[in-house]
Amino acid sequence: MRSYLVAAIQMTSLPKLQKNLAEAEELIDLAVRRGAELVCLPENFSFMGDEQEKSSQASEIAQQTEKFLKTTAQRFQVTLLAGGFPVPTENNKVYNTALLIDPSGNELARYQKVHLFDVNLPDGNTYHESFTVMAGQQLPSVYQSEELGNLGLSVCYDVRFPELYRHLSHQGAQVLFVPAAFTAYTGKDHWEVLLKARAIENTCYVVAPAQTGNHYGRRYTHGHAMIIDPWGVILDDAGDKPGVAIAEIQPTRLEQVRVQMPCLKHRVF
Ligand SMILES: O=C(O)CNC(=O)[C@H](CS)NC(=O)CCC(=O)C(=O)O
Repeated sequence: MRSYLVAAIQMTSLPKLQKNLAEAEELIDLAVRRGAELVCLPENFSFMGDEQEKSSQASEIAQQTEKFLKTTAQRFQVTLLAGGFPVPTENNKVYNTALLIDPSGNELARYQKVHLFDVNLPDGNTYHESFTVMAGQQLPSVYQSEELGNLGLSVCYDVRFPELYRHLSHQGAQVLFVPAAFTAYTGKDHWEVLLKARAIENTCYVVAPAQTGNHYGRRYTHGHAMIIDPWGVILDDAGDKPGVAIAEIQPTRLEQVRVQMPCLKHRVF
């Protein structure tokens, strides 16, 4: 592992596939111009619409999104982490899928979100992800990159389940991805705290691309795509507008924190 710049992209994705892909490409371009070698896209980056609409267009979304990721990674010669997008299953549902793609367009890792967001919020919004999404059955994997370090995958609501990240850090993760579309209502109180906790307790970098603003109807997301270091310090925060958070991943900093705070070595359970 060496030092490099990572980017966490922030978007206001809409129920419009081609428009979102064009927007993602512009932001990837911006991140690469600023020197990022690993660029991370948020959950639902290619399509953000109600669950029924997403489900009915899932084949098209999956096909176009995977093609976009491969060609864009090659074109910009960059590693891409794509937050969740729907990939159809046999039984008319989808997996909320995250993908890691190398600069040659090859798939390095794939993860199907295991925790589904079935929650009624006090603001009147109801979420029933499991109506259209199948829960993944496997814990996410850690992709071991010689250059970029050990990269652990997760998606959004997973961030509330610390055991998943314990699993990742136990498998050697050094960088944890949390691509998200956090609701505005929960995000204002929980987003930053949860991300910092995952960074601190696992002494890992956390890279959290995000959705922001109004997507359709009453659907608002929190924004604040961010990158957090293994001590829990926010290195960059994209605020509440579309854009990019960028920071340096430094192996020496990771080592230093793990020496100063050796909690991974003190695990009992
Ligand atoms: O909102 C959308 O349209 C898109 N969001 C998603 O697809 C997913 C599943 S519904 N959102 C979350 O997991 C939010 C979690 C969250 O906000 C929390 O844990 O508080």
